[in-house]
Amino acid sequence: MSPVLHRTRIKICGLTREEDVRAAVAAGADAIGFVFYPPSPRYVSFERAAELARLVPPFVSIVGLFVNPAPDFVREALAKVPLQVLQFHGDEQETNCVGFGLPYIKAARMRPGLDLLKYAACFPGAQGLLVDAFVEGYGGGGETFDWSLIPSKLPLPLILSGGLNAGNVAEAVRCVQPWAVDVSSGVEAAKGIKDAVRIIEFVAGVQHAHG
Ligand SMILES: O=C(O)c1ccccc1N[C@@H]1O[C@H](COP(=O)(O)O)[C@@H](O)[C@H]1O
Repeated sequence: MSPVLHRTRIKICGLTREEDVRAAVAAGADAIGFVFYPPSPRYVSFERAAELARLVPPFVSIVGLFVNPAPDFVREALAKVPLQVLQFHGDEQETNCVGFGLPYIKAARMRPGLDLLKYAACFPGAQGLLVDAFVEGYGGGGETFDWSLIPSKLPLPLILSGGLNAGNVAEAVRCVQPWAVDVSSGVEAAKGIKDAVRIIEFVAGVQHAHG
């Protein structure tokens, strides 16, 4: 296993409360995510996300997470929330992800037979490929997958997610060497309710991977 040569970026997703935004920022998150998928227990309205976004200082990116959204839904989000990156976590095609004037990352949900190299090639406009476990409800399931299924050379920066937590993230970073990690369930006390101590321990786990 070779040493990790870059600082692994950290995204904390599914924030719904002021104290959780403050905790993520204070712990050193590089990005925070708002879930705009109504069935999710972490769903926030655009108005709520806009309130929470006011707590985010410069140089911490605000990511909007969507699952198979109508274009007007994304446009409304952009009009109301100061998003910097779009995350598409459903069955979208490239044409559904472009044209909003913001960079986007595309989620791949790992399942048998999914060829990540072919999948990534379908999203030439993406800024990154987020690889998650395949779960019911599209995401946020807290389940890991077999990291050895990820090819060593992907054409896009890799964001690793799926069941990460303070106990496994250092190993994940050393094994997979992703550009970034993304976590939701693993830093929660309950669905949609983050835990400041778990956030701090998660960030420490990433730092620990760097030795
Ligand atoms: O967080 C959600 O509720 C969610 C809903 C629908 C799609 C994606 C969702 N979250 C993303 O899921 C992954 C993995 O989360 P976890 O750490 O395993 O709970 C992560 O990328 C979230 O951004």
